[in-house]
Amino acid sequence: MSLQPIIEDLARCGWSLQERFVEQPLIDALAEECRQRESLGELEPAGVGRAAGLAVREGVRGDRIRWIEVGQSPACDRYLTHMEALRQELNRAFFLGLEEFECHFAFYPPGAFYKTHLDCFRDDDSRIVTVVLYLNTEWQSADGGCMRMHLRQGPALDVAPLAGNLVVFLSAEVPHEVLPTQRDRLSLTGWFRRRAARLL
Ligand SMILES: O=C(O)CCC(=O)C(=O)O
Ligand SMILES: [Fe+2]
Repeated sequence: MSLQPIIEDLARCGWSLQERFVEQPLIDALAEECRQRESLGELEPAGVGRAAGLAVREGVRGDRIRWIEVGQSPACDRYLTHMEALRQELNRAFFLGLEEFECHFAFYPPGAFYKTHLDCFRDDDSRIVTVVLYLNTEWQSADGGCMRMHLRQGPALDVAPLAGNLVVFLSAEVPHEVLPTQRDRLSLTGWFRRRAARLL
């Protein structure tokens, strides 16, 4: 897979959509793992905010998440290898000094959404680049659940959470939301980070 189109898109407009970014067997394995962990009750209601300010607010977002860790499964390790290659390429191209990647499975049950937000916290700007991989086969427009990006230029842009679609954008630049989904909606959402500045 070539990372160059992502670099060129980010340089030009701050976001990129790649279709079939990873191989189908890997998408299938990640979707299966997400479903399995959901059915085992391993996903938890996602919070809003950070640390002491973290709160579960169903009026803002209705997904359940589980952070992934190195070594938890061959599929996750393979995806992390892809992300490591992207991290290095982003640093080479833009001198971003990205040091870490954090990533979670997200499961939106029917009716769930995530209101418009930016992926960086007021008290912590360590999230620099957002990357979302979608895991849903045969997504129809009636299924809803698009990610809507509110770009500075031009109209809002909707991305279907179709298996293999990978969206990459600058975390501080692109307000975005998840429109209400009609079906289970599975994804992996991650952030490349600079080391967090220590708060005094
Ligand atoms: O799943 C998506 O399309 C985006 C999720 C999102 O915005 C987030 O988790 O911050
Ligand atoms: Fe987000």
